[in-house]
Amino acid sequence: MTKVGVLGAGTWGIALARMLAVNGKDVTVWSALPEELKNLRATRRHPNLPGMELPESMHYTADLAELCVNKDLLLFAVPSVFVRSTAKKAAQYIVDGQLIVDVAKGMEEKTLMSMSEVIEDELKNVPGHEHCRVVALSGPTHAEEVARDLPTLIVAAAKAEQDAKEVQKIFNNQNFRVYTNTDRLGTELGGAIKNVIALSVGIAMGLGYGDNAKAALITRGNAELSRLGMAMGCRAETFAGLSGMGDLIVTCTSMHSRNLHAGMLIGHGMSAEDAKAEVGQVVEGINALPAAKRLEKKYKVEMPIVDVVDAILSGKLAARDAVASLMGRNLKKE
Ligand SMILES: NC(=O)c1ccc[n+]([C@@H]2O[C@H](COP(=O)([O-])OP(=O)(O)OC[C@H]3O[C@@H](n4cnc5c(N)ncnc54)[C@H](O)[C@@H]3O)[C@@H](O)[C@H]2O)c1
Ligand SMILES: O=P(O)(O)OC[C@H](O)CO
Repeated sequence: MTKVGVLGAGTWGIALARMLAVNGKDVTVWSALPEELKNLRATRRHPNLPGMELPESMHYTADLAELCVNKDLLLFAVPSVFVRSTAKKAAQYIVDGQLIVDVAKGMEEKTLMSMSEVIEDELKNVPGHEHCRVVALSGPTHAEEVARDLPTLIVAAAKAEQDAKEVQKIFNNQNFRVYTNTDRLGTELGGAIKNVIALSVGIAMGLGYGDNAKAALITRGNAELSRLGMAMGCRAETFAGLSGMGDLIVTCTSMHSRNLHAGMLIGHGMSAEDAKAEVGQVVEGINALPAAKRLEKKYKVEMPIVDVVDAILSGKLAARDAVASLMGRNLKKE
């Protein structure tokens, strides 16, 4: 039986843990928050995934050594800001060549690394780690729907195709179809930047704009993402795929989206901090914004939507003046 260790007990970690357990995997979940584990063990429910029951077969531990030992696959499902600290603590227990999957979406502000690169960076500090196998699993995938076994498509992206194929085989089931891609950076960039674009759509909705504005921001947001990704050496097709346009569509239109919700609150006049607190779950677009701005500068690409979101969140531009700022730009070819 395939043994899986899940790091992180938020909605995504738990939705995937349940799915894997229901599909015959031996699943153990670790959380940095002991109360969270106590609650999951006692209720077999997640407070933000009502209606979903966790199978009795699932195990829980607060001990990272126990989580990592003897596992075929380790799944990093903590928010992006905790990926490095969690990888740093876990690295000593991870065996060279152990298959690792990251589902956190973000780019690290300081290093501009993707989350898979952050995990590799921590592993290479441990003597004997020569064969890192880190796969990014990303796409239009709300936990609330995966928790109900609703049809979902996702991409397993790895530098080595064989690693992506291994992950594809472990996760794929009749409700969860997994594709592979060897453009790992492009796949991860899509997952990170789409969250910033979702904030812009939320802000537009909060201001009372309509579907035309939504479609415009999604489409031009994808143009910004593709421009940046191409400058970084990623493949154009990745941004037309599940982790590019696919994830943009879901996050900019779904009632489940945390980033869209946060954007709407900001559009109504709330500060980013208050919006984060009100959403009550991780809002990765706010975390990704500083890295997006630094990448834009480093690769010298134009990202006007990212600029406007940054200006609004940092208080330099009133949300109601954002449209004029975008619509008044120099006229250009599509
Ligand atoms: N929720 C989704 O539908 C979904 C889908 C795809 C990808 N993701 C990505 O998965 C990641 C996790 O998102 P989520 O929605 O599960 O978040 P969440 O807000 O539901 O979960 C937060 C979790 O972080 C963990 N945590 C808290 N403090 C920590 C610490 N100090 N160290 C380590 N872990 C700590 C806890 O287990 C907590 O439950 C994000 O990067 C998100 O973009 C989420
Ligand atoms: O839509 P959000 O902001 O909840 O993000 C969750 C996932 O990244 C959607 O694929």
